[in-house]
Amino acid sequence: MEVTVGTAALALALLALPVLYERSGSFRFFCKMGFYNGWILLLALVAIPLCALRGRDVENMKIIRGLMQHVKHLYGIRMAVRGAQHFPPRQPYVVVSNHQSSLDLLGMMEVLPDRCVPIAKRELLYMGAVGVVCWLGGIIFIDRKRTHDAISVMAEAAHTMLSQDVRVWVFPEGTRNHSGSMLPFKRGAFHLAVQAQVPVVPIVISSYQHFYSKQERRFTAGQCVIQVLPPLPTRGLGPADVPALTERVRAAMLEAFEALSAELCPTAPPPAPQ
Ligand SMILES: CCCCCCCCCCCCCCC(=O)SCCNC(=O)CCNC(=O)[C@H](O)C(C)(C)COP(=O)(O)OP(=O)(O)OC[C@H]1O[C@@H](n2cnc3c(N)ncnc32)[C@H](O)[C@@H]1OP(=O)(O)O
Ligand SMILES: CCCCCCCC/C=C\CCCCCCCC(=O)OC[C@@H](O)COP(=O)(O)O
Repeated sequence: MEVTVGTAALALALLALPVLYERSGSFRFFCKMGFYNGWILLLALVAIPLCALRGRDVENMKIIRGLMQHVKHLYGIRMAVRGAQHFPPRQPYVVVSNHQSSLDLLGMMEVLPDRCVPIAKRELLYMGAVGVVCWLGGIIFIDRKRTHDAISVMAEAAHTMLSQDVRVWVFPEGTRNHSGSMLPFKRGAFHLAVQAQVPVVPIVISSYQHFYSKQERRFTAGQCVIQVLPPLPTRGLGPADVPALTERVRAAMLEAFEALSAELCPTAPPPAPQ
């Protein structure tokens, strides 16, 4: 008898889920984000044996990129890349891009150049299969609570870039930012570029505000533009030039971000100044 009541209650709850999904925006949001994380975890399980054949190697980022590229279709996100001709063809460089949400992975995987690895917070290493894949892909981990260690890891990255022909992707805001604008930039990426004497390639991922908002628990289909801006050379620059370089890149990115916001979500109110 107890089993029958339990089964009936479970069946009723399962039947209610589609209704809840239809009626509650918040429930839909959590389902979609839960599926996003779960799906990535599953993809990571697929990626592990494929990447393990090579061991820890930046070439594994091609496998990760290939496995991730369909995810946008599951969410009806149309992505357009502009300015891809700005990627320097055959040399190391530092990519810097804005960081709004974990959805940035989709934009990143859309344009990730060959032999390019992100710099990530070390907490990602502890995300089970995702952490293992990040390690196998050669992702560079930093401990944001230990500035000195983070700086040494980045100095080492400058050598690796040159000796192993590697490109590095940095989110200079240093954390996710849902404000609809950009936080002040930290200078690590620019020190890295100057130390290695390689160009900085700024990439702007357009605002998600018109289809995704964590605060409002809203996640619909939508359009996203990934704009690659002209590279800035660093040859001849030294540490004293880093602050000006940082501000120059941020100003160019903010201008492009605001232009894209005006184009893609013209009715949205402008974000509060940072
Ligand atoms: C198949 C499915 C599998 C799916 C798997 C998917 C995998 C994809 C993974 C994608 C990963 C994306 C992860 C994104 C992140 O984790 S973002 C967070 C981590 N990234 C960053 O934080 C980068 C930006 N941060 C910096 O650049 C910081 O400057 C940092 C180096 C971290 C230090 O930060 P902090 O402790 O806050 O110190 P300050 O920024 O205040 O810097 C202190 C002074 O040091 C100077 N400085 C900084 N860097 C350097 C350097 N490299 N060399 C020399 N000096 C440096 C800095 O300028 C400050 O001095 P001044 O104030 O300017 O005098
Ligand atoms: C054994 C433990 C198992 C844990 C399982 C966790 C499962 C998580 C599964 C998938 C996560 C996919 C998302 C990958 C990470 C996306 C990159 C990202 O956005 O990192 C955030 C970082 O930039 C800044 O962090 P903060 O905004 O400062 O915070």
